[in-house]
Amino acid sequence: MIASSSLQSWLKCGSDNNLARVISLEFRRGRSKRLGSKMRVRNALGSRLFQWCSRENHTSVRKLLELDGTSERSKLLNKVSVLMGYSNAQDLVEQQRARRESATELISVFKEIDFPEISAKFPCIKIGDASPIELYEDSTDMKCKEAVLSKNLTNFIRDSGGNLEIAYEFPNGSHLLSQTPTTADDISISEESSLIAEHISQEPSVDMQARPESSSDAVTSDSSILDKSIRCLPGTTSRQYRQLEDGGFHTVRKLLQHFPRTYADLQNPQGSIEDGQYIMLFGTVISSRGIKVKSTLGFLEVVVGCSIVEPESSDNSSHSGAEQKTIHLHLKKFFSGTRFSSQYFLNCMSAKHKEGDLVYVSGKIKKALANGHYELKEYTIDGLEGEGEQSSMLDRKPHPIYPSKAGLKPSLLGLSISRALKLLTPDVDPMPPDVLTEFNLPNLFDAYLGIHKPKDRDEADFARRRLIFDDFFYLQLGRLFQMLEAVGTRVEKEELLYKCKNHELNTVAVDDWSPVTKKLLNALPYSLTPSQLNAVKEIIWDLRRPVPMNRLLQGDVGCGKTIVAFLACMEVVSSGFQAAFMVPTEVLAVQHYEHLMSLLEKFDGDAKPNIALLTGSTSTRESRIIRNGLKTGEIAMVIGTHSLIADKTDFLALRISVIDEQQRFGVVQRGRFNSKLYTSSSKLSDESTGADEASDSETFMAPHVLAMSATPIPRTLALALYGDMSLTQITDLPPGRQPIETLALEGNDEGFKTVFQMMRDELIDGGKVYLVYPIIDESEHLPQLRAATTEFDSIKQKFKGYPCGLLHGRMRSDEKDEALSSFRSGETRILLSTQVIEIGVDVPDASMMIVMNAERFGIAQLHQLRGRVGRGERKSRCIFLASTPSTLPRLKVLEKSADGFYLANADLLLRGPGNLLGKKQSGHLPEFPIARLEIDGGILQEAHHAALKVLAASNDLSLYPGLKVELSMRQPLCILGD
Ligand SMILES: Nc1ncnc2c1ncn2[C@@H]1O[C@H](COP(=O)(O)OP(=O)(O)OP(=O)(O)O)[C@@H](O)[C@H]1O
Repeated sequence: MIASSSLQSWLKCGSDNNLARVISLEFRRGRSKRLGSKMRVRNALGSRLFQWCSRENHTSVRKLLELDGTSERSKLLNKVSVLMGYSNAQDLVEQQRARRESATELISVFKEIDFPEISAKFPCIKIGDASPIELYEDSTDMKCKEAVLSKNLTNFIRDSGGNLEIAYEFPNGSHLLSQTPTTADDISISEESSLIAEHISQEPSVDMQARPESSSDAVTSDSSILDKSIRCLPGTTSRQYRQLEDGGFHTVRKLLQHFPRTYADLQNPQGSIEDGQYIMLFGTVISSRGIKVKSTLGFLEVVVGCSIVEPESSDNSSHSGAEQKTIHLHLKKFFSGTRFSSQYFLNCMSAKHKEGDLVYVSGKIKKALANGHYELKEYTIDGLEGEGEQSSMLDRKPHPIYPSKAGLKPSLLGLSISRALKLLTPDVDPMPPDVLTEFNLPNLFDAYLGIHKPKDRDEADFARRRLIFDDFFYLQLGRLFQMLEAVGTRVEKEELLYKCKNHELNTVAVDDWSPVTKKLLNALPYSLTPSQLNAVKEIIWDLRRPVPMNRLLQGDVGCGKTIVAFLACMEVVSSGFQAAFMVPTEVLAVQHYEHLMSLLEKFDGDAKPNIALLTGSTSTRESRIIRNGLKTGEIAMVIGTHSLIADKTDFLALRISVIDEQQRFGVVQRGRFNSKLYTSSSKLSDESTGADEASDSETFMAPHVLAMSATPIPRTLALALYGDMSLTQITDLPPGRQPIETLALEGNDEGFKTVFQMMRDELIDGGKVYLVYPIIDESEHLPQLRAATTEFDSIKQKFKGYPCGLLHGRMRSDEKDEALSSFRSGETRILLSTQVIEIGVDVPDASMMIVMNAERFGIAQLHQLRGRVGRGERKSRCIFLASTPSTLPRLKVLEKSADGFYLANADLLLRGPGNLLGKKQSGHLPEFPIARLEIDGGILQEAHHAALKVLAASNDLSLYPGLKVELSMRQPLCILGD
């Protein structure tokens, strides 16, 4: 086994091209069965291989080479072809032919070239990073130059091993580097194989780590190589192409974006190994066996020998220096079940690790009885097979460990990536150099080499930073580019970009607000907090621009977003247009409607805008009247649920749509407001206040959109999700709010006793209590969960004298309204509810909340629930009851912080963006090959700035054609599509 794997690596590392030529030649001559050719192939292959296996003492390979006769000969050719990575000799011949054809094509192209001109323009040829070779040093006349060029060209193509690089030197001194993956292996196929054998002994090995200089002189950017089919990879068999394509690796880019999972350090750490230590060691497989213990139990044991350097022991002070020794790691994996303990299965498992394989092992070790032997039951073992393995071993570079994908072995992926890297040139990067300088990033060519073949860990980190930057940059660029495309004139585009960059500068002072808006402001029983005020100023500035606003208003629970949105609606209404306020539930719609109506009570009859409520439960007759009012312009503002975006709901002049709890709506739903266009002439009245500068034109306009979110999404996540939206955050809470006292307790008998006592004290003290349950009815499948309806009677019994209400999603909407308004008015003092109250419910004097089976909810969700109390001036409490002690630590995070953004970040780190946002939202999260939103937020901000900068320099990217191509070649951007 060692013999064949070592032979394989020997074949790969050095003699690919010439061996392939010999085999190809011999295979095609096979039918003639000429003794001479058989002798020659034996000579060519034999002398080198014999030399090698004598040195290594591999008798099995020697036997292989001693085969004789025709059948053995074809066996030999097949075997060596397979060892070289081809399917068989036939496959090798086909691939050689394909290469020859493309090389011949290249030669014929060069034959058509005007030699006098080309010899003047391209005086030298450059291979790899070797110094350029002057082509015509001694030749003066043209015929002579032509002969020299074609001879040199043929030789260079053949010798370049698929990695030909030609430097064209222009008379002005600039260079153009070009690289071709073509080889001309068989250009001289008719030459005698003895000649070829000679080549074998002289062939220079391909240096995997050889890197052409990053050339700032490159005059073109050739990023197109990234989108070439992987069929241009040199030295890959058709079987390998098929495997890679089946695994989804169709292009060079796809392959290069398969990043290492980690890097193996091929220098085992110095120091003694302790029992229980987590180790990461590089070693060689000594044995691998599958052992059946009984009919339903078996195990796999792989023994790996690792050479480590132990420091000199203290009692041995006479010796200086450290001691090299080999330790044995016994990796054990157990299998239970008849199928997995069959000897066949165990043999298959053990065959995956062959004696002599170089591997990288990580895991926690346990000392075994024998000295120097350790056991690992949970471990990771990665093979270190692949091109460049030997060089990285020699120079101790970090060795990339690739995750397998679609059943493809990491070794094949690593090998193909190495081949793909050879095709790259320094001009592959379309990123403008000033962006690279400003954000301290390596060029893309260096980044790909750095991530796949790093010289050290720092280089890998630097490369990773650039690749993460790209993930975010193209996402931001795509979204901003689309946003600009939707805007008409250049002036508008520039204004929009200016806004994106300087949003804090764009506000309208209170004095300049419309009279109706100011009236509502004066009608409030409180003053706005600084960030509420700033948010309104910002939004009103937006409302006066010709470009439709697309803004996300974010704020922690209970920070007072609703009033900000109401003021924005009033500004629009007072300029003679209509406003729509859409919420996800009827309960919330009714609540908002009643709230606004109570605020407008102070308005005189004439100045009071006409407001309507439209939900699914509005009677048919009433909704017909409301729809008619919206169509004729009689109604200035409507608050409602999904009915607002129904086709049959038409507006005369809808100028703003507010979407509360926007994450609860699908994108298509949110976007449907955009189809409700308006023109300036459709204004309800002429009473213009100077707002809305765009209203002079007759063109149709989409309404402004103000989306609100009470789930504090970390800014980075918001930027990734809503890259094209302006963001306003309300960062302070209304004054007088007392911090909510939060407790996380185990929901055992003791815990319940304590909690019910606290609840009784609160009720005696005049408070109101929410009891939140994870489910409505008891479930057989989830017996540990408490249910709202099931416990209703027992709570009533326990707290006699304190009326109880029930609220859950299966109730009719009038029943829900009634339950909530009874609680609000104080008719009921205890409300048993499910999570329906999570969003928007506002009962300012509710003072206590108890959440059952709290571990069933996410942290952000619990924070939302907790926000239902503490909305007034009364001191409030929130208690989270955990079903088991093990779930308590997670809930304790909420005891420590009441900051929604902090908690959302904690949730993001704990559960990742997908879980934080829920299924519906996370479906819109773009996929990033390397970036992780939860930790790479800083780079996202930089990428956002870079995208703005690029678009400011060239709105349509005409100055950056490379970026435009790259943008279109990346995954189609899913702009929050449903
Ligand atoms: N500046 C303020 N001063 C005092 N009270 C305020 C202020 N702003 C809003 N409020 C009150 O705070 C309570 C919560 O406001 P609102 O319902 O708008 O919060 P919200 O941000 O929508 O919260 P949620 O996300 O929980 O729905 C309301 O009773 C509101 O009247």
